[in-house]
Amino acid sequence: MTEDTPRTGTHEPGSEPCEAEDSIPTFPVVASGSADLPPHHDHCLGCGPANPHGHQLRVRRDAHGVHAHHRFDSRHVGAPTIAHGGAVATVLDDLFGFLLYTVGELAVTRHLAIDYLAPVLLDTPYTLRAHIHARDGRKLHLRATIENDHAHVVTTATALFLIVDIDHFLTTTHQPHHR
Ligand SMILES: CCCCCCCC/C=C\CCCCCCCC(=O)SCCNC(=O)CCNC(=O)[C@H](O)C(C)(C)COP(=O)(O)OP(=O)(O)OC[C@H]1O[C@@H](n2cnc3c(N)ncnc32)[C@H](O)[C@@H]1OP(=O)(O)O
Repeated sequence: MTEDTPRTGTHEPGSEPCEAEDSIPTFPVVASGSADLPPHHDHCLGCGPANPHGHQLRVRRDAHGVHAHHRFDSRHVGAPTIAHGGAVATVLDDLFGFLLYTVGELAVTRHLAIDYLAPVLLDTPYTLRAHIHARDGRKLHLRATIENDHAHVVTTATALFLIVDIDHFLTTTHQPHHR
């Protein structure tokens, strides 16, 4: 296993990872209440522990979906003292990606919408939560919130993830979609 190999080996017994390709993990279902979920891969911008520019998000599964505690820092500054909206979107997109451990299938973001209700401050603790609102075939409708320490929701997000097969990550010539 190289440094680039996804770390999918920290699941509970009975949910061993299954890697269809050397660097592309599948998403075995990890039980509710289990330990930290494994990062998508070591250099993932959202959660990769080996990405010095990343958020190194650590996510746990819970009864409703997944959650994480996170502080944005000076690397993520937008307006002074406030996290850049794109950085917030990155973290929420990645958090949604952890719901795949509750689905057990590969999926990618088709649509992401964010309501920035109040500034997300740097060096301030927040709790991020995400859950599956509905599943319609290969469409996963997802919802998330960011709360401050006073349980005030400062950000909400919705996303549509589309379940894909492994070929999605092996194809180098994706065609753009026009709606
Ligand atoms: C060597 C590399 C190794 C990598 C290893 C990775 C392993 C890890 C694996 C997993 C990662 C998890 C990590 C999480 C990280 C965060 C998540 C991301 O950053 S993901 C990246 C950003 N996203 C994309 O790059 C997708 C780009 N888009 C596409 O490739 C396609 O558009 C795709 C596959 C998503 C869908 O394409 P279609 O052709 O299959 O489907 P269509 O026709 O566009 O839509 C399907 C259905 O959805 C509806 N739909 C589309 N947009 C909608 C909308 N906005 N609202 C409601 N419905 C919508 C449509 O009406 C359609 O519905 P009807 O099937 O007809 O019922």
